[in-house]
Amino acid sequence: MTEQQPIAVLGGGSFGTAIANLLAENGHSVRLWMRDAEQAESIRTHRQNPRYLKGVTLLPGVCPVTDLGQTLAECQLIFVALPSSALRQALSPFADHLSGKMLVSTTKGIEAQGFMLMSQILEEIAPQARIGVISGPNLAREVAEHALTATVVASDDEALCRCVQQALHGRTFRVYASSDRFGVELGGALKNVYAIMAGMAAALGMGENTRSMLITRALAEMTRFAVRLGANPMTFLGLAGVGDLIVTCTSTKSRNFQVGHALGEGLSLDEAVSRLGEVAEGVNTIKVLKTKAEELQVYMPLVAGLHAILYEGRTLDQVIALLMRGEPKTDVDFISTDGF
Ligand SMILES: NC(=O)C1=CN([C@@H]2O[C@H](COP(=O)(O)OP(=O)(O)OC[C@H]3O[C@@H](n4cnc5c(N)ncnc54)[C@H](OP(=O)(O)O)[C@@H]3O)[C@@H](O)[C@H]2O)C=CC1
Ligand SMILES: O=C(CO)COP(=O)(O)O
Repeated sequence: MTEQQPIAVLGGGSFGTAIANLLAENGHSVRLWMRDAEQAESIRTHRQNPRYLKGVTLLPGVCPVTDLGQTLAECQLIFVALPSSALRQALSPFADHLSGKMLVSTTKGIEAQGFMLMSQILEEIAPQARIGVISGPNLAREVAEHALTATVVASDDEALCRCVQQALHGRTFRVYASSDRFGVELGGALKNVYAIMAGMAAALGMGENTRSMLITRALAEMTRFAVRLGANPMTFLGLAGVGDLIVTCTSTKSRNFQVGHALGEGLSLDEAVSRLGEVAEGVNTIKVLKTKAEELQVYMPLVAGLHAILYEGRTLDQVIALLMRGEPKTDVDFISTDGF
């Protein structure tokens, strides 16, 4: 990739916009692709994306565009910041444009059919592309407002990792590299589920002990699941594991936490999702995860509990009673033990 070549960011939501601005700050020319021509025109004129990142001024280097084919043709490095429900459908028609390109998913979701992570879908659509992911404790608004932040770029393509580090690494944003693409990507998707639970607990006025128990046992549970699928357990002690879990389970800026909070206030799932008006990936991930955990026979009581509340008509009180009644377990031997 040459210095002058533009970089593409696909998705004009909160994270795509935040990443585009970071790249522009580092002197890159950025094509921020979005599907909505009116939104693109408004951003071009007002240099703001009020629907998703109110109050953040976009740098002149960020150019909102709506022609996906042309954007993909122009750029070698392409960040994909689309919801998991949209990624395949948006990119499949452009498979021919992707050969040899560096495709970096920022999306934290899982496709139900085949339990596919987004980088695996990208690989399927574009077998000749170079694939990576970024994930970590990266709340879009904080990234955009220059809170000191770190992320992980993961790929077995070391040159891609270096390229992403050079493009994104800056005054307020550090980029670490990892070769555990699967673990890094899975961590980002799994933690959303536990953030919903943390939001519910907060709405119900549960204390800090409860939150800490939830986060710690969630880490055990997600690590157990990921290791069963081949991830490196150490990844879950890093930014893309416990790092992202902590921020998403403790911040009211997290959309997944907000959905959980709304549920805890008594809203239905539909009401909570529509009140949010943005993507909360955990709502779908919980279904996919429950099915996969059963298939693999990995014991995930927190996942089963949340699923029972959201989709099986159980009350929170019933689920809490069940979880707390479980027989005592070992604390730190979390990978091999099977308990809450
Ligand atoms: N926000 C965050 O803090 C972070 C988010 N992520 C991940 O990034 C991904 C994107 O999230 P985020 O930017 O926050 O989401 P938002 O809800 O803020 O925005 C979603 C964006 O995707 C667009 N979109 C939705 N459906 C389609 C489609 N079918 N075709 C094209 N564009 C579409 C929306 O366009 P429109 O406005 O036209 O509907 C909008 O621009 C998620 O997987 C999320 O987990 C990762 C790290 C941090
Ligand atoms: O992934 C995120 C922070 O790292 C954002 O989480 P939410 O999608 O819950 O806002």
